[in-house]
Amino acid sequence: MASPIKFGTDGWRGLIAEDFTCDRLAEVAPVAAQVLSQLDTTGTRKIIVGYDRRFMAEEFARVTAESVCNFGFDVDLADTYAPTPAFSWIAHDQKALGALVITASHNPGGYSGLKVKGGFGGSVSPEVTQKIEALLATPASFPATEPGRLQSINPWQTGYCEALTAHVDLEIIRAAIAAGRLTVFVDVMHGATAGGMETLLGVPIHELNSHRDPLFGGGAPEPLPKYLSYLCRQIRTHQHHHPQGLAVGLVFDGDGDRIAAVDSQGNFLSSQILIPILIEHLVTRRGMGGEIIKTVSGSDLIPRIAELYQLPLFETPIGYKYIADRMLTSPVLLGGEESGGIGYGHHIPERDALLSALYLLEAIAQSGEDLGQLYQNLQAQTHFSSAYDRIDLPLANMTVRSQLLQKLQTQPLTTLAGQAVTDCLTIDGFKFRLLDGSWLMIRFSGTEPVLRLYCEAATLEQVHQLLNWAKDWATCG
Ligand SMILES: O=P(O)(O)OC[C@H]1O[C@H](O)[C@H](O)[C@@H](O)[C@@H]1O
Repeated sequence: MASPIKFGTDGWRGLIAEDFTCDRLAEVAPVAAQVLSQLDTTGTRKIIVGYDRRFMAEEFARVTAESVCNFGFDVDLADTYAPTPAFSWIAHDQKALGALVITASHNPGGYSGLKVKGGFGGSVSPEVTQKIEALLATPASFPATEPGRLQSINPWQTGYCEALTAHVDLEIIRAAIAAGRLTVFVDVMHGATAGGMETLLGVPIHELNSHRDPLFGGGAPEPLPKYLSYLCRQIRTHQHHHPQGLAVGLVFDGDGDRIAAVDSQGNFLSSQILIPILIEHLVTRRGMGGEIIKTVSGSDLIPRIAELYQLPLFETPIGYKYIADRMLTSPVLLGGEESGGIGYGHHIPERDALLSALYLLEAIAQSGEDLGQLYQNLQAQTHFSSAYDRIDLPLANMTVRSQLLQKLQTQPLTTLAGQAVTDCLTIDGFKFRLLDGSWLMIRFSGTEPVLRLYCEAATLEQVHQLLNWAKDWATCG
C-alpha cells in the first residue's frame, strides 16, 4: 500500500510506482502551486518546473507542469535536467512563485520526489509543507480557471551559470589548470551536474560517472567514501605520475546540492572539513564576513573557525530549510550541513554544490595549496583536530522506529561506551556530549527509513568505538 504523502527534511519522496506515481503527483503539484501563490504578494502566476536524471524524471516533470498549468499557472518547464539549485536560482531570478523540482536528491534509484522551492530561491519552510499536507488531506476545490501557458526553457541558459562564475576569479583557476598546477576530477555520480563544471570553467576536466544510470551503479548518488573508491584511485594514480601539480576531486550528489571532495593524496573530505576551508577562503582571500550557520550535526571545528575570524555562529536542526530561513533575515556568509549542503548569503538561500566547487578551486589556485594542506593549516591555527564518521542503520519498519524513540525518551542515556554523558541536546534527534569532548548523535532521517548515528571524537578509532556502541544499543533491543 502506498505511504501517505508526507514532506520530510526536503520535499516529498517515495518509491517510484508504489508511493510516487503520476496520479499522486498530479494531485500534489497543483496544491503546492496554490500554497505558493497564497504566499505571494506580486500577483505573478509563474512556476518553474525542473528535474534531475532519475528514472522517468522527464515524464514526472511533464505531469507536474501540465497539472499545474490546468489550474491557471504559467509554467516554465525545463527541457533538460539541471541541478536543483539552478531551479531555485531561476525561480528567484524570474520572480516566480517558486519551483517544483522532480528529484529524490541522494536517495537510491528506486526513489523519486518533489522538492518545493519558494520564489526567494530556497526550500520552503515546514509551515508551508504542512499546509500542503493539510490541503491534501481535506481536498478543497480550487476555483476553475483558464489553463495557464506552458513554455520550455533550457535551465543552463538562463543566466544561472554566469551568476555562479561571477562570484569567482575564473581566470586564475583556468591558468592553474592550463599550466598543469591543478588537475580537476569531478564525480557527478550519474546525476544532474553532468557537464556542469566543464560548462562553468570552459576548459576540459576529468568527469567520472557522467552517463545517465537511474540505478546509480547499484548504490545511491550520495557523496560518501563508500561510493568513491574509483575517484580516489584515479587521483592517487594521477598524483603519482604528476607529482609537481595538485589534483582535486569534486563530488556532487544526484541533484547537485551537496558536495564532498578528495584531496591530492586521495583522502576523502566531507563537508565537515570543506565548510571550515570555505570559511577561511571567503574571509582571508575574498575579504568577506557575516554569520556562519551550522546544523546540530556539524563539526566542532566550525565554531572554532568562526571564533578565529570573529564571525557570529547560529545553530539549527537538520534541513537546509532552517538555514534558508535564517539567511532571509540575517547577513549570512555561509550556511552548511554535515550532509554536504553548503550555501552562501550572497547567492541564494540554498545549497549550491557547483558554487562551492568553484570556490574550492579558487582557494587551491590562489593559495597554491592542496585541500588537505589547507585543512591541516586550520587544525594548527585552531589547535583542534578531530575525526568524524556517520553510520546509517536501515529501519525494518515504523514499529522499530517508535520503539527506539521511546527508549531514547524514557531511558535517558547517562553513560555511553563507559563514558559519562555531560550534556544532551535535543534540537534535532539526541546529541550526547561526553566528558572527553567527543559527541555522538542519534537521529531518525527525515528523508529515508534509516537511523543516523553521527560521531566526532579525537581519533577515528574512538569514533568507531562510539559508533559501534551506538549500533549495538540500537540493534540489541
Ligand atoms: O538526515 P535526513 O533527514 O535524511 O536529511 C538529510 C538531508 O536531506 C535533504 O537533502 C535535505 O535537504 C538536507 O537539508 C538534509 O541534510
